[in-house]
Amino acid sequence: MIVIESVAEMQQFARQRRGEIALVPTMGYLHEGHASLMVEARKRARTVVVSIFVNPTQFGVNEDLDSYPRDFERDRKVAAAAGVDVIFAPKAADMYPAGYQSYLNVEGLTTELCGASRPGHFRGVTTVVAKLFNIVMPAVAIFGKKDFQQLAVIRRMVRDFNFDVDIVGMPIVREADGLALSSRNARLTAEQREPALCLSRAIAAARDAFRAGEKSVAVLREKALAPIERESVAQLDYLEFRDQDTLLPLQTADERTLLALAVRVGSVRLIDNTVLGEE
Ligand SMILES: Nc1ncnc2c1ncn2[C@@H]1O[C@H](COP(=O)(O)OP(=O)(O)OP(=O)(O)O)[C@@H](O)[C@H]1O
Ligand SMILES: CC(C)(CO)[C@@H](O)C(=O)[O-]
Ligand code: BAL
Repeated sequence: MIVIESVAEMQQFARQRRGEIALVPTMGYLHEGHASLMVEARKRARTVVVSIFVNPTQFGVNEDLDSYPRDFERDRKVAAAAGVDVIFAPKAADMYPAGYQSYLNVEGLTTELCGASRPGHFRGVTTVVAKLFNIVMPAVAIFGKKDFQQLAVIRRMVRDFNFDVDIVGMPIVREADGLALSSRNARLTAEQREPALCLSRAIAAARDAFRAGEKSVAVLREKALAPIERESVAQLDYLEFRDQDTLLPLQTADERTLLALAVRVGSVRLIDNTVLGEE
């Protein structure tokens, strides 16, 4: 496995391997969720590139850019164990040099859910992912469904801008007790770890009610909110039942309905989601 920091060097490498690269974009502090994406990438292409870049343009001014967890040496071991060929770890000054002025924005899909709570977030995500596609030139790029809206936005961007990249979405990897793996889990205190289960409990409550025949979104929402309201340390950002393609609100749920939620546990904002009829 090699580590490339320079954008120019990455592009030069990519030119030689064009058509045979699978890219896994990440912000580092790698865990089993990321590893599952790398394992899938390994199956799909001869060369696996993992990018590690805590992208400043997707963080709002009061967000956790500075406190975002980082540990390059640990990341290097996780990536090597997953059979990665190249870690691309650019510096912010190389990605956004002085005078930088260009941004890519998907409209519509980005105004709701996480986009409403984090204005400008998806503009930063699509900008950096478009740059990564141009630098790494992947034939396929692998993303996790934990960031369901991000995956929908990237699929839209690829269609609308005719990027020649196959987008693959992979299932959410969870801890044994249900907590979705996330780099930000590392910022939970010991006392916040148990209350953080309120997200997966909300999902379980909604799924149980749906399986028992409940279709009213108003009723399902009440059921899902209960585990969150029980935790004094948890503050709801949003909990929504949406059409999984358009992300538009629904009044009646079916098998394809997306339940997406974001909850602040102390100062740590966590997200989770499920499609009611899946698994
Ligand atoms: N538990 C998980 N299961 C599957 N994929 C995941 C999981 N967590 C993250 N990913 C995916 O890994 C990729 C990189 O995500 P990122 O580096 O932001 O990690 P993260 O753990 O989601 O961090 P954050 O704390 O920012 O939510 C994204 O495509 C994301 O959806
Ligand atoms: C896709 C991504 C790597 C872009 O910075 C980031 O949003 C993430 O880690 O999900
Ligand atoms: N996983 C999405 C990256 C972010 O929260 O900024």
